[in-house]
Amino acid sequence: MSATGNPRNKVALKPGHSLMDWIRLGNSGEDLAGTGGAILQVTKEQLAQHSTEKDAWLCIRGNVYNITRYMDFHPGGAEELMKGAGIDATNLFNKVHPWVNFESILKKCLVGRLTSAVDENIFEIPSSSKKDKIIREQKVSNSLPIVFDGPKVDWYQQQNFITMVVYLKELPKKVIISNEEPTELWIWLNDKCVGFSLMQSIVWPPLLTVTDSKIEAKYTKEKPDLWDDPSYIPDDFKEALTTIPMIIDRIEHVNHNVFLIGLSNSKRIAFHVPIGYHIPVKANINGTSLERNYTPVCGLDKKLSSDVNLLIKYYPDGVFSSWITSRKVGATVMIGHPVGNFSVGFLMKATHIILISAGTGFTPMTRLVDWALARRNKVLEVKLIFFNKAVKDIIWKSELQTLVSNNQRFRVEHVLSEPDSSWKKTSGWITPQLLHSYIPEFSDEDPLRSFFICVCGPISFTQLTERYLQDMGYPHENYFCFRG
Ligand code: HEM
Repeated sequence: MSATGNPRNKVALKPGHSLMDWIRLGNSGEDLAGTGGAILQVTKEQLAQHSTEKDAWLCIRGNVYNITRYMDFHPGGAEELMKGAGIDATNLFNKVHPWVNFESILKKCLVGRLTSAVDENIFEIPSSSKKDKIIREQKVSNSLPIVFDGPKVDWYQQQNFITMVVYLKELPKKVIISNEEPTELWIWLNDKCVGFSLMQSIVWPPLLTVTDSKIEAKYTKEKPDLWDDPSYIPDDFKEALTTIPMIIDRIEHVNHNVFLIGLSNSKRIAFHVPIGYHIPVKANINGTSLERNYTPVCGLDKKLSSDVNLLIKYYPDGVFSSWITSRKVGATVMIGHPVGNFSVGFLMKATHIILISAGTGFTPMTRLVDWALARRNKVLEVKLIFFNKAVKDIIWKSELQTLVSNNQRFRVEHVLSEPDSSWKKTSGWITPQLLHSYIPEFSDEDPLRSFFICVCGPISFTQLTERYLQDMGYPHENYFCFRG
């Protein structure tokens, strides 16, 4: 039903007013909030002054948005949206479509916070008319333990699902969720932890999404039902998980000496590996504890099925690589928490992303390519310069080719140091001349092009490349070298 009791009905949007067009407008640089970038404290009186179609603000869950430009993009039509203009429209919004991700859609329209931000709105229980949709939304942050002070936690449920949301200010370094006891849910966020007791069991694993503004974990309920509020487990600080057991569920050759090893969670533990982070894989080999870091990859043109996918090079005299590549499907390996100091935040302004890798230094680039190509309106070109010895050493050569064929914004330049006579493309080692042929000298005067460069390979390769980039004028803010 609409807010007025009419059957919910989407209106036909004018041409050029699709969600994609809205996202494009959001990325155009236009000041949609109309505040010149400032985040304001807004009183109820000020909010009420913006209640016309030509100048409309609206408040949802304490956030005030300028919805003037969104008016013609609203799938429910301007008339419906205007019902929330100038007021705290949380209840209205929750009655119609509490599942709509307003924070993301209206990100660029944020005017600020309502000064009397009445959190009771978050406790509001939407009308029961939508029994098969979301039935209630309840904020539980008031009862959060000190160990978890800071982030707000909300939850909402439908008959079949329950979703828990932790609101963030930046991308977290560590997110682990565990459900080893059927009705207990533990969330670790960086070094803090909180536990919840659930009314009944959930199906594992959750659908986990992590962005810089929130962690959202959607669980399917084992039995469809409406639950009482999950209650927070007081004071009971759960021992931090230092190692996570994983089962090898895939092991296959990618080329003559690189293996793809798929690991899946053996327990009810879900975690997130930030892009550019690696995970320590642990082993006890002949009584000696060893650990090696590997960067999880994503498939380039198709999704890989395991929870964590590693590309591991086998070295005949490498104790660890021989051990891991000779494991069998079904074997357990222990991994540690993701580690790293990279952040996709470094690349937010980049229109041109250049990835320079050598050998298995290719691994972090897989997720970077995936991330960058998804930023359709922002990233104009992604170029991988991939150094190897010979053709047989190139990891996923045909997959890379497929991605190039399917994506005009993606390019790959292969450079071989020991090619055979049939190789007609670039050969050699990294040199300033070679870099110049792929990347321009640094300039911050071109408003249309901003380059960011990521480098990963053996230490000598990375050091040399960094020196050449510095010689080309690239400041630290415009490149990142993965090390170790
Ligand atoms: C507070 C006043 C609002 C009212 C009364 C309202 C009303 C409606 C109605 C009646 C629909 C109908 C169509 C349907 O889903 O079948 C709709 C759809 C929609 N509205 Fe709103 N809306 C409001 C605010 C907003 C805001 C602030 C946003 C954006 C952040 C938004 C985003 C959407 C989206 C994305 C849909 C399509 C939903 C879907 O397909 O499930 N609405 N709205």
